[in-house]
Amino acid sequence: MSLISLDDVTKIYPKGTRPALDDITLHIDRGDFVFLVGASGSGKTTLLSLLLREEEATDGEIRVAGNDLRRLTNRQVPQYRRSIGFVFQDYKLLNNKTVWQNVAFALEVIGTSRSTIKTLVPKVLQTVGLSGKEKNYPHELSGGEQQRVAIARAYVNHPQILLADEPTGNLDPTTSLGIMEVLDAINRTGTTIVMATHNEEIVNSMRKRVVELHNGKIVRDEQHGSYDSALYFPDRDVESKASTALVGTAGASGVAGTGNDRSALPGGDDRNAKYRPATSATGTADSTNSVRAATQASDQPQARDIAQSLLASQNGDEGIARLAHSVHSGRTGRYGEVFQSVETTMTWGKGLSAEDIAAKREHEEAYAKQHGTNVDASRTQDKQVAPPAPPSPPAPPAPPAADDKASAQHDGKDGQQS
Ligand SMILES: Nc1ncnc2c1ncn2[C@@H]1O[C@H](COP(=O)(O)OP(=O)(O)OP(=O)(O)O)[C@@H](O)[C@H]1O
Repeated sequence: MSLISLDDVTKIYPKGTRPALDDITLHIDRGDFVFLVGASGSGKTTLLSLLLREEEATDGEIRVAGNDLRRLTNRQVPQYRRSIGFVFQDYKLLNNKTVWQNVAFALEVIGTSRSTIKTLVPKVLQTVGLSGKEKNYPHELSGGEQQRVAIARAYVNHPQILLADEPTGNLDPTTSLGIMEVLDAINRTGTTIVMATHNEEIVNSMRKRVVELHNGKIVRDEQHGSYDSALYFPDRDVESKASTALVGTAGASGVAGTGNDRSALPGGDDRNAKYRPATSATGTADSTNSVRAATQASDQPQARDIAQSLLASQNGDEGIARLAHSVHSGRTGRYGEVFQSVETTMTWGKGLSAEDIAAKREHEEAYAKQHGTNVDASRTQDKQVAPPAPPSPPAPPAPPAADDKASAQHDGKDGQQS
């Protein structure tokens, strides 16, 4: 029997003009890793909200880990939710609590003993790579670190199901890779993961099950799927701009683009062009550490080689290795000028609005004028999300996105109280 099952489920919001979910049937087995993809408004968040029992289905049957959600009384809902981990795009950390306290709090509310908390918290912080940050407050962490705390909190009592709504939506590609490594590791422990995302790079690299929604209906369910958001781009103008920019990107980096580059997409002439290692290399003994090494050394020339050798080694971490390869191929490790024009409209753009970027830039210019400093010099003092560029040859001009995001996060846009 499936761990999660939705049968003929429809959700119509009181003020909805059409069903947010329209007669969907979906079964997810224990241990699965499922990407929910689809254009904005297609129903991804609604589906997760139904599974978390934040919303109730208008029609149909939902069963999660043996619970018939229609029969759950309001009193039972909090206990049910505690059996499910949930990770939000905007972290929802408690700002007045340290990393340790944020994670411990999740255990305290379910009545875990102090001694068990003392054992579990360090373990989960190690799992997500946050050992040493126990005493930091959320505002003293980068966006990626804050998301790791959120994942630690969701995972600390080892739920059988982890739901994630755009967990990398506010993060740059390199940081997103780290988050996906953590989620992949958690999935390997047997936890079922359902993750809503707009992020093509992640979906196409990981090759997990992909369920695609369109106008509240499931239009695709593939075991080792991919995602092409351009298929449902409603705006021809945006699509053509994206296409132009991506042609430039592919040419500049030597990596096949997304969007309209059909030759690199499923069903295109060369299905796997995007993922195939350029050269065959010998495998490595410890792929996880090697991918991590590649991640941490994103601007080193050998990072791509490491990722490629992992691709060739075929030893179980291929999804993460493909993602590392993609990130370190030069297209997404730092936001390139060429990619910038599409990132505000396409997958990487969520949370990096043009308005945010413009406002930040204005603020910096005013500050620089007041203090007689150079804007770009002051920008480099911002907390960097991506690793620094090597001194030689000169890196391309640092685009605003990653820095702005980091700064925006430190300006207090995140970390809401839950
Ligand atoms: N509380 C609500 N009341 C009325 N309509 C809603 C409500 N929440 C969502 N909707 C509508 O339901 C549909 C599905 O929304 P949903 O948030 O599930 O989409 P999504 O795929 O998660 O979008 P995004 O990628 O932008 O987060 C949309 O048409 C949306 O406007």
